[in-house]
Amino acid sequence: MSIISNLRNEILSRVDWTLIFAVIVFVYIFKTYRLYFTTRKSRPPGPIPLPIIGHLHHVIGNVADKKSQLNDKYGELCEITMFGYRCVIISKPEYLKELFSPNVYSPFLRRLPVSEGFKAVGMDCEGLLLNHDVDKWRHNRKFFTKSLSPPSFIKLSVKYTAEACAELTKYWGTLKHDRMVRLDEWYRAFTSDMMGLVASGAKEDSMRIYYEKLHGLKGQGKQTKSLSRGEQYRLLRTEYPDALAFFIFVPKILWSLPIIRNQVQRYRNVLDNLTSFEVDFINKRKESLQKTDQKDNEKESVRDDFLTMLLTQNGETDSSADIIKQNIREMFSAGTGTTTSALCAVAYLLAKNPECEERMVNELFSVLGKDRNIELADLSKLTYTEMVINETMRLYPVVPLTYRYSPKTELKIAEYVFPANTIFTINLAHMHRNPRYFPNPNAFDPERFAGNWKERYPQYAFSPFGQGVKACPGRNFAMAEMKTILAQVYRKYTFKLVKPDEPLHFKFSLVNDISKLEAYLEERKV
Ligand code: HEM
Repeated sequence: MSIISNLRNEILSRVDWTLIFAVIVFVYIFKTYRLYFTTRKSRPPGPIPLPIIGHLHHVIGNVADKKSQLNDKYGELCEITMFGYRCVIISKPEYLKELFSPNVYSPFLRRLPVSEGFKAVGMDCEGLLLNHDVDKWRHNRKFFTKSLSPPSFIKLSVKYTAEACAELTKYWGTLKHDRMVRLDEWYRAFTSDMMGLVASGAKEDSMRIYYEKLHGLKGQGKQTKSLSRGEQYRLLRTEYPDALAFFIFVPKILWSLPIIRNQVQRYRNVLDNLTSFEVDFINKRKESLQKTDQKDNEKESVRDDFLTMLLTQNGETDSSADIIKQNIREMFSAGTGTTTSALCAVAYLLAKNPECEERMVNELFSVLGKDRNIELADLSKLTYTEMVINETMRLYPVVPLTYRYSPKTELKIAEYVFPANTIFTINLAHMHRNPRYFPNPNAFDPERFAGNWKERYPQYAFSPFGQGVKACPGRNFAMAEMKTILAQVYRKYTFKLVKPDEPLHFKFSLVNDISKLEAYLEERKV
């Protein structure tokens, strides 16, 4: 034993630690710059990476704003390196043909390289957003699109959305004295309840709970044990985005550190409990559907929502609960924050542009009258309302960046050839404010979307829902939902911003979340 320790001490005393440190630094710097200086004859413009941190300092903070600054400085095609990957940032529509291909066999069906975080949340081979298994993605995408597209589904979502609006305006109607509202919080609770109804019939009661919290009413301080199943599910749903962001952004190497280990366990519990809720209600719905197959007279008892659509289309009632679970989960996560932020941005811009609000409200009254609930057939008549939504999403796209990635295929754009494994960031926000396509780009002007606007702008220049085969499958549904909410809310209320001179507050994680939007609620005088 003592011989070994003597030998170890002998070796340690002879080691030149300075030399070892220098070699490590050299290897690290060599690796950082190898990607930068080798592999291609010509490269697009971009900042030179710093040793060790590469281009991290160019994207820390609001990634979307930072990438737009890079496009401003280096042009509509520029390049940085991140975590050893070549990242190209594109904001020129003409460069997007292959990346936005409509072909289901396109090589660019993935968004980002697979990571340990994606695996932990089960998104590497399930669902749509980050699924790396392209066969499974194609399968899920077909079901997702088929479930969300039929007019019967849109008709039903308009109905459920209008129902949820009735609940929202009922609460607002009781706010007699303090009429200052946090629109972001109300809309978040609203979209969560509404998604619950449309997706799976689960009544989450987010609006009721938020209302009770505001007024210090019953239900406060309850422990999880005494919460109803619906409330427990709602709580899990609210924790899910944090769990998702945690596993995606915190590198696995840190997960076993003492403080972080507890977080890992907490978020794993959230995911596990969420799964057991989802699998449970999916299986219950399957049972109801099987009964319905046997007895025709029980047909009315099965809800016609997204879950039923997923389970029944093409007569296939045997899809596994796991596949369906991820689709339902993605419908919630992709469909609530996005719509909330878009609605907040509409409220902000209309409050700042009262003449546009007046025109939109006139249209709502002329198509729908004073009290009638909106229906499917009304949606196409609300042309100015749609122009307002489009112009809002041009100025404040909820998803400012989207991504495409291929592990195998190289791509030539302009004079540059990008090898496989390049991450392509498509900067939708930057394209939307390009004065070449949208003169006076920072002004709110819904007229830009009047008439046949698609013919006036280059293909892809306006892409709030992305484009091609991976474009948002919820876009028709989201547009219908937003029109419904505006129609039901704006005929009753108008909003005045508490701090009209402040810009919108954004928190960018996976989408551009709007927070702290305070407004005074005023009843509309007709
Ligand atoms: C204002 C509302 C919404 C906006 C602005 C929006 C925007 C987007 C964008 C930009 C993408 C990426 C598209 C691309 O890469 O080309 C996307 C993908 C997606 N969205 Fe939406 N979305 C909205 C609402 C919804 C809703 C309501 C749902 C579900 C019902 C939904 C489900 C999805 C899914 C599942 C994907 C991934 C598709 C795939 O990778 O194949 N979104 N969305």
